[in-house]
Amino acid sequence: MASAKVDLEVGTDGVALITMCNPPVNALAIPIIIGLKDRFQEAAGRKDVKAIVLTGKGGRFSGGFDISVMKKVHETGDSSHLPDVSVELVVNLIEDSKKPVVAAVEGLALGGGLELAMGCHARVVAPRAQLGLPELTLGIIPGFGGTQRLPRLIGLAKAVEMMLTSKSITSEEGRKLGLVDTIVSSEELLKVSRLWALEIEERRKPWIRSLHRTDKTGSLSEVREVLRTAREQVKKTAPHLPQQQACVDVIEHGIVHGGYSGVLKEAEVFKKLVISDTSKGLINVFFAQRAISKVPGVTDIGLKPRNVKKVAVIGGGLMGSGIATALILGNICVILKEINSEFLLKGIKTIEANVNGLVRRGKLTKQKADVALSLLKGVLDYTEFKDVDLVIEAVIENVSLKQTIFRDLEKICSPHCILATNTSTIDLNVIGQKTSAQDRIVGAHFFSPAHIMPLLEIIRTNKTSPQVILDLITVGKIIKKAPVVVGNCTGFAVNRTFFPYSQGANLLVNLGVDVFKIDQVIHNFGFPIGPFQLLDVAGYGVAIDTSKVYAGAFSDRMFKTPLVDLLIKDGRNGKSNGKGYYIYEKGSKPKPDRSVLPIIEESRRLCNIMPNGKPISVTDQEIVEMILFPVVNEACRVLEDGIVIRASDLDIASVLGMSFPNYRGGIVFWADLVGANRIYTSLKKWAQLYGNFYKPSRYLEERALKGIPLSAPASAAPKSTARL
Ligand SMILES: C[C@H](O)CC(=O)SCCNC(=O)CCNC(=O)[C@H](O)C(C)(C)COP(=O)(O)OP(=O)(O)OC[C@H]1O[C@@H](n2cnc3c(N)ncnc32)[C@H](O)[C@@H]1OP(=O)(O)O
Repeated sequence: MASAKVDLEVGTDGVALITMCNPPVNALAIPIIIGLKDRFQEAAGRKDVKAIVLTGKGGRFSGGFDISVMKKVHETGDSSHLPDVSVELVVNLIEDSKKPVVAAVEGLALGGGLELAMGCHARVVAPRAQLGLPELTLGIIPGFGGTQRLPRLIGLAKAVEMMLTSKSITSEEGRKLGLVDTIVSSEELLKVSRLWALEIEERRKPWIRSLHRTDKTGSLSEVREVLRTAREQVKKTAPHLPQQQACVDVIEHGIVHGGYSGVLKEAEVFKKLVISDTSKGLINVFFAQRAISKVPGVTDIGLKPRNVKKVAVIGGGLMGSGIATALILGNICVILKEINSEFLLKGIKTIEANVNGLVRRGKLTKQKADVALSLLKGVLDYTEFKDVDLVIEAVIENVSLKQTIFRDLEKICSPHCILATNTSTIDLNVIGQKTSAQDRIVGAHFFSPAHIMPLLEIIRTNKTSPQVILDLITVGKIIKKAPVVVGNCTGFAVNRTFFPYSQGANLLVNLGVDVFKIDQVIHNFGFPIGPFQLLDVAGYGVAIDTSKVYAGAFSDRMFKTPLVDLLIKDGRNGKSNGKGYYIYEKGSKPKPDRSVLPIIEESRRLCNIMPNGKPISVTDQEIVEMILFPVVNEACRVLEDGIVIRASDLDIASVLGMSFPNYRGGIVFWADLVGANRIYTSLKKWAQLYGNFYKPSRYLEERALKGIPLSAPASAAPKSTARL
């Protein structure tokens, strides 16, 4: 931030070049905004300036308003940190300037960056720049006039689509749509922009103030039709996101009452949205996602990632084939090993189906799919393993099998080869017990389906070398995963934190709450599906295996239920045989299967935990809390044990690994919004009523009683919890 500044340089041609400089993306931080106001005022007042060119240093115009200012507003509750840009700078000093202003855009112009450019009288752009208004992903709407100028420049329908989807367009698309006046090479960008500005000044090129344009928005009835469709779509696709409807309303206001009135309305709505919980949550996710790449002792000690060109995957089952798919899609050669040709063929077929599925859904071109599949080779022995850079073992969860594999790998692979396991539960020290290569052993825990789910949990032991962790982080990024580095324990960070999720749901069912109601309420909270449908989809076998592991490790806080056993006894395996809590038929949505109710009754009879044998009565909010507060409680233990580096790592892991709604900011962030004390008090009450499953952890208790946020770093905590 010390280097954040705005330069002004006047050439002999009479053009003032105003350059924003705030690496790496020229975010519009407060010093930049103040600097822009000063420089534009200076340029307006100087007699030797005839025209102005606005640009960004270092090949990037601007990544938009500085998001950390909004974070500061969230932390302090003081919205006076937000500067007036849309009127004072964009309208008064740029658009209404008596001297023409041209934006010279290279690299990217996003959010407030593009909005500054749209306030200029023309946009000269280098090839392949990224142009967009992604504000809605942050829970806000464009706030520097973007809701008003984009429709006037490119037409209403496309502008609405760009804003609601937050998708950016390229220079080339921008040129076709009218957002970009001309595309020139990077080398010529400033020269052409200067000439363009002078030509406007000489009236040889049009002097266009986009806020005053009316030629692209269509008739009022067309406008109403586009906005009606947009509203309907938003209601369906984003019912939880207030910024979506607000964006459409503000666009409409400007078209009905005029652009300037629209700018004022936009500023008013922006200020309200910026302090919404949705914006707080989404902005937390934005920074949390970037923080995961910073691993003390790994990414800050000058190590360079090694090149991982060839990877062996052992096991072609669901996980192994998904991992192999992700790797070949990232242009990495993969050797897939199976124990016999039947299994190998099945694995290869699954990978082909994964890749072809992406082509069918328009997510991958046929050409790229062919290239990816050409990088795959199936094998039945270890001959090809001699020169692989990384092995990922993805066989069944059997300790002695894994130990044997790792012992063999140590003998066969090069001494530099990284030895990773995709285990979701087994202690890595145990897996590596029969090798002396423990510094190369690391967990690479993918989430199913591995080629789609974005999270990669990287598990390190005390012995894993920083170089190995760095290399795996790098591979994760290459294959477009979000790598979160965590410590070694049962279930690691994500599965451990969420093991009480299905248990809480099961406890509620056995207390008499309707299973489908629970799923609906959790879905309404923002999860894509509820815990029982998730169980159907994941398969009951997984549930049985993992609950055995958790029962061993966390016996003090396990809720045991006969429900899954009873379902299996009834011939139900969940989605895999079309029959679980729901009925699964090809081509139609899963339907609640009410014939499951007698099985649930049987489970309630065997469990016998309903007070006085009667179902408890709970509100929707209590359902959410009785399922998610125990998850928060376990998250507290994960934090106390130092399994994650920082609380926000659990936020991002919960969003990307467990589909916790991103607009709620992640599990710990959400818990702090609810309040540690409220969670603690509720858990304490339920522990008295329903047992140890709800017993508050020490970390939660201490923080609740001392009023310290759960996400606060250890240094802010009492001594006994300061172990992060
Ligand atoms: C009033 C206005 O309408 C409101 C706004 O403008 S809100 C902002 C709208 N703009 C955005 O949403 C863009 C956000 N940024 C991005 O999408 C991406 O950072 C990018 C496409 C610009 C660059 O991506 P990439 O090259 O992969 O770099 P990335 O790691 O994401 O960012 C580099 C650094 O810049 C920071 N950064 C990026 N955009 C920023 C922004 N708008 N504000 C503050 N910091 C920003 C990141 O936090 C990161 O910081 P770090 O190195 O300390 O972790």
